[in-house]
Amino acid sequence: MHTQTDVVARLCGAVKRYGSLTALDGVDLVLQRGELLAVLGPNGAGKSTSISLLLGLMEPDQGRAELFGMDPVQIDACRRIGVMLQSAMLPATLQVGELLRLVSSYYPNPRPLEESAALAGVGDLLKRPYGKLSGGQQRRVQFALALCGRPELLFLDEPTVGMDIDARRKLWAAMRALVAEGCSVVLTTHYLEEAEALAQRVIVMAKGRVLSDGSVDALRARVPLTHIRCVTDLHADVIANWPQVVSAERDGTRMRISTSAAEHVLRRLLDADASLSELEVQRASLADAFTALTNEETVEQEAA
Ligand SMILES: Nc1ncnc2c1ncn2[C@@H]1O[C@H](COP(=O)(O)OP(=O)(O)OP(=O)(O)O)[C@@H](O)[C@H]1O
Repeated sequence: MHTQTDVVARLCGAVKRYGSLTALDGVDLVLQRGELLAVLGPNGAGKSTSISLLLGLMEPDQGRAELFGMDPVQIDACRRIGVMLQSAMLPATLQVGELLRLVSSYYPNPRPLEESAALAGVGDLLKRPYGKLSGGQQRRVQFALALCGRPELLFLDEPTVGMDIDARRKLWAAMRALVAEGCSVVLTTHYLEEAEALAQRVIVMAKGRVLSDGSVDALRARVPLTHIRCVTDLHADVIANWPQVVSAERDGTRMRISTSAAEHVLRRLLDADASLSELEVQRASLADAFTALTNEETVEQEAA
């Protein structure tokens, strides 16, 4: 069981309204030390609003937000966090090295500049004015600024948007290195593979509520399906009527089967068609679970 001191950030029953719109409708969230938490959800789910409350950028209408057991606006809390939001207003004429020195000076125990630059992959950009960098390079600089103060807690709001595959992989490696040092991370992302690759825990939000909170495996297990693809002469309608087959559809030359009993269906397939080929078996992805969960919510709301 985690003790109170292991909790680095917390939302308790947080409600936030914008006029008649309820952006957060009683959100509870707890982040433990050294944990990477991915916050997922469709557009407008309330992810950025949750982060804004934790950063003290606004106050909840009801409930409370805490950082290290303190009000998030307290300077002692601010000095222990690093932040990378979706948009950053940074002075375009300052060089990257100057920006890093400036932001590092706000923190009591910053990293050496070269170390921050190396972690974020901006070592070759230090003399370049920020405003002259590409979008992906600017995102990397923003990441360097978020981590340069050796924060205990990092907020990364869709950090890899606009990054190429190589830059994204490097940022993943840097996040893993920071977590290995004991840093906690709150990561919002629309890239489910990013959450799958990095997160110990995943929160799924929709319409201002938390729908699910647990490990990636626990979320995936909410959809106990396996997908089978193969080339076969069997008819989709026939397979669709087998027990425990959820769906069977032809996709060009291939058959796509979803089932809750993969071994059973596989045996039957191989028995029924000796010439079956190009077999692929894949368990439900995080994307399947995410879609199922957010669809359930829509169906429940429509029924209400
Ligand atoms: N300043 C604001 N004024 C009015 N409504 C707002 C404001 N900020 C957010 N909202 C609304 O609150 C809801 C939650 O928005 P929020 O930005 O937290 O969602 P999100 O999950 O971060 O979405 P996205 O994935 O698109 O970034 C949305 O319906 C949004 O339109």
